[in-house]
Parts: sequence; structure tokens; C-alpha cells
Amino acid sequence: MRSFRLNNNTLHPNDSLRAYGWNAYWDQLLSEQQPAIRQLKPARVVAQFSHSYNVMTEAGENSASVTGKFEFNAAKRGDYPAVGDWVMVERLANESRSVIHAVLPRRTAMVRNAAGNVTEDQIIGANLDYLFIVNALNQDFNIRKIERYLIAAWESGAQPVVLLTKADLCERPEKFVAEVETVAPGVPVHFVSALLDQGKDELGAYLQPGVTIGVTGSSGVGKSTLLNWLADTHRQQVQGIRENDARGRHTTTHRELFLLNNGALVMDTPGMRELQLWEAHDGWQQAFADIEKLASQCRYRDCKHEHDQGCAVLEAANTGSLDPKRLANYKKTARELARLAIKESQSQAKSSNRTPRSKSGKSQARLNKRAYLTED
Ligand SMILES: Nc1nc2c(ncn2[C@@H]2O[C@H](COP(=O)(O)OP(=O)(O)OP(=O)(O)O)[C@@H](O)[C@H]2O)c(=O)[nH]1
Ligand SMILES: [Zn+2]
Repeated sequence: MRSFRLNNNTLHPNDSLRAYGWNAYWDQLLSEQQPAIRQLKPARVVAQFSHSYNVMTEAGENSASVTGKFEFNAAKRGDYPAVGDWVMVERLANESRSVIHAVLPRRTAMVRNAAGNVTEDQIIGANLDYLFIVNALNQDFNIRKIERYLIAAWESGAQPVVLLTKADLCERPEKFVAEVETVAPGVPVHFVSALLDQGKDELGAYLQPGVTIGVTGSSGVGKSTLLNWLADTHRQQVQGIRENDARGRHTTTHRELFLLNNGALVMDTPGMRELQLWEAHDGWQQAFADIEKLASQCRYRDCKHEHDQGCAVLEAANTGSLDPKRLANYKKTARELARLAIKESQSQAKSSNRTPRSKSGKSQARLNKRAYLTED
């Protein structure tokens, strides 16, 4: 097993960035940037505080803040760097400090927003490869909640993976896995028990060097326990290093990216709890791909799936091949999306004279679609 240390001096310059997920994709993306950007150094945001960041540079971890120009140009909160972002920095000579000039276009992004308020976009996690959707195998098990998280996951661009935790509290976890599989087309589902140290091997496929994983789920499902279990002792080491840090940076952190000793990167998202609302039409279609497929067979193109006349969706629900509860959640989330679209267009009309400056970059199209999340 490969092992990485956070100690600034032990990593070869580029190893440091590669350990944090830099790869050919980012080489290519960087080569497409303006010369003024290309002359800067790439770094990854590993922690976010109220007014500053920690970034991993090719020469180790630095504290960092954005330039005045960056601040001037940032039209909305989502324009600011977030944990997981690749940023372009200038390293200050003889200091472990960097100045952030730009954020490289995000490959994927989990976005939270105060509904209908574009300027309050908040990136919960950037450039996640996988999103672990965690649900517990006890009385908290809730398939409708998993469906909702899946919408946000698909919308973010990260590949969702459902993790059913606390398998030790459940007689037949396989039964629940099968149940989740029926509502999660194209999504791997696994059960684990941190208590009994079971199921870690199966996660090895995701926990690969340089791969970034976000962990989400309701309070109490076992996210922290899961992270500590996956981290083995390494996370303790990280905390040990932080404890000795004179700047006391362990006190105010919001979110952090941790490097596990197998080389994978995991993102602690303590603030992200419940999925409330979102504007995530693509994600919604993907999460309910089975129903969308049925709907394409309804007699009327604009079928609302309320009346039996030639409705393939209702027929599936009536014959038992589609769970009526899943259909209900499909409709409920569709109504929420519609309501939000109205709210959104109202708020856009109101603030049309302060429309955000648009930036170039592929990620912008994705970021214009928002998944809405709210804290507990
Ligand atoms: N039986 C059992 N209990 C577990 C397991 N994993 C976590 N728990 C328990 O579940 C409770 C919640 O675990 P946490 O890891 O704090 O859950 P969380 O999702 O991080 O909760 P928040 O910090 O509130 O978001 C704790 O009492 C854990 O001991 C497990 O595999 N089996
Ligand atoms: Zn129909």
C-alpha cells in the first residue's frame, strides 16, 4: 500500500500535486488557459475558513487568500474557491503563503443555494469523482431520501455510490441493497459496518490514489465514523500535525479534504445535511431514468401520469413493476423543481440589472444548474 505524508518536505514537487488529484485532465485544461493564468502555479484547496484557505501547492501546504482583483470580479459566492477546487496561485517567496488569482473550471461541483438566490450559490465540494450517499441500516433507512440525494449527485457530475452503513444492526443487508438498486439505476450499492470492520474491501475500487470522494447523508447515519474507519490511523496523524500549528487553524474550518493513507482523497462535508430543494432537471431525469423511459411510452407526449388513458407509467405502477411510492417521489420532486423554477425566474427578473458576469470555461454550464442543499 502506498503511503503519503502531509509533511511539506517529503514529497517531490509534482508528486505533491498528483497525490492531490492533479492528472492529465488538468494538464490539458491548464494548457487551454490564458498565458497570464498558465504562468501561475496550480494548487488544490484542501480547507476553507471564513476568510482564507489552505491550499496544497507543489511545495507543500500553504495558507492562501484571493487577490483584490479576484474579489472585485467575483459576482457571486460560487465564484470563490471551494474545497476541492484547483486554483492558480502565486507563491510568496520565503513564506508558506500563496495568493489565489483564479479558479480552474470545475469538473464537477456540489452546489448549495438559498432557493432562488443566484448570488448565494455555495460550492460544497468541487471536483469530486464520487459522491458516497450514506444511509444507515436501522430505523433511519429511507429509500426516498436516497432518491433525493441521487438527484443532487447526478446533477453535480460526480458518480454516485450508495453506502448502507451499520450493517451489523440489520439481519439481511443484501435485501436492502437489492431494494436500493431498484431505485438507483446505474448506481453501485454497498453495505458496510465500521463497527465490525466489514465491507471495506469492496470500497477499494473507489478509494484509489488521486481519486476524490465526497461523503454525504443525514446526521447520524455514520459519516464521521465511516471517514475515520476508512482513514485508519492516518487521519489522526493529520490532526496531530494540525494541533501543532501555531495559527490554530483547526478551530474555524468548514470543510476539508483529507488524504487517506491509500492515496484517496475524502471530503468531510459536516455542514451538508439534508437535501431540500434543487433546480436539477438533468439530475432528476437521471435519478428517475426508469420512469422517464416508461413515460416515453405514454400515449400522450405531455402525459402527467395522473389518468390511466394510455399511461405507461401508471400501468407499471398498477401492475407492480413500478413502486407507487417511487412514482409519488418522482412527482413530488417534479413539483418542487417546477416551484423552484418559478421562484428562480422571479428572482432573476428582480436582479436582472446585477446579472453575474459570465466566465469562460466548460464548468459554467454545469454550475448554472444548481442542486440545493440545506443544513440541519
Ligand atoms: N452499530 C453501528 N453503529 C455505528 C456504525 N457506524 C456509526 N455508528 C454509530 O452511529 C452514530 C452516529 O455516527 P456518526 O459517525 O457520528 O454519524 P454522522 O453521520 O457523522 O453524524 P453527524 O456528525 O451528526 O453528521 C454513532 O453513535 C456511531 O457510533 C456502525 O457501523 N455500526
Ligand atoms: Zn403517463
